[in-house]
Amino acid sequence: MKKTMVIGIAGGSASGKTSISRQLKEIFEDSASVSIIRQDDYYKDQSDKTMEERIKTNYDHPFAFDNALLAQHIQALLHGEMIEKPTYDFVEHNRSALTETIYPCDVIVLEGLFILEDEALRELCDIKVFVDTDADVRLIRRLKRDVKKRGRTLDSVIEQYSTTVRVMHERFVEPSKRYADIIIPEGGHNLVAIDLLITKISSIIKKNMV
Ligand SMILES: Nc1ncnc2c1ncn2[C@@H]1O[C@H](COP(=O)(O)OP(=O)(O)O)[C@@H](O)[C@H]1O
Ligand SMILES: Nc1ccn([C@@H]2O[C@H](COP(=O)(O)O)[C@@H](O)[C@H]2O)c(=O)n1
Repeated sequence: MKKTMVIGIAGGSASGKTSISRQLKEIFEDSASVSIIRQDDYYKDQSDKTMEERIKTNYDHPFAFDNALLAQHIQALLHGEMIEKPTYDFVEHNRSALTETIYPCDVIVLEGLFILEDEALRELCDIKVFVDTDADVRLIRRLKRDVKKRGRTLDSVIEQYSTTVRVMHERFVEPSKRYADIIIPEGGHNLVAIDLLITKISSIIKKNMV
């Protein structure tokens, strides 16, 4: 019987998880149906909080996420059911009103800070990947991205990085590296590691298709 493969991609903020997930989706689009599920879309709803309160939330602690709903959604897809995936608005610090329908597929790329840290999510992954990018590179990338795409100021990114992002990374994200089957050093620059990952996924897809 055809089985859906789950590729878990963890790593620090701005390590390159989303960029690598997109590359994989493009590469496998011709041979398999691929869906990307981002843990960021499963940040808890904060409609009951004021903007001032939302700004103070620690978004780098596992409690900020509804991981139970995420695991339930992955299970549903594995059982051949479609899901209504939440979507997230970084500017509003809240879930958007819109959901996105995700249909059962051949490959699920499950990416986010805590995919390997959370035991239930980790156990759903057939291949566990950790994108390992140095902290200084991640901070520079995050500064550029969050100002351009997430409605942040330079000062707010630096303040958030020094108060929560760095500490939580060391406490929760970095230790989860030990669960990885494949570590991609240098993030998306490491073409050899990405090629190895692609070869491995291709061989599993081939076996699945016969
Ligand atoms: N290999 C790379 N070289 C240069 N910039 C990159 C690379 N990978 C990602 N980026 C950029 O860094 C930022 C963060 O990458 P992203 O994939 O969103 O990381 P994550 O999903 O881990 O937070 C994005 O603006 C992205 O374009
Ligand atoms: N309202 C929010 C929610 C999350 N963040 C930050 O996003 C980071 C996780 O996303 P990546 O794509 O960078 O992995 C995380 O480090 C949170 O600090 C935010 O700033 N605001």
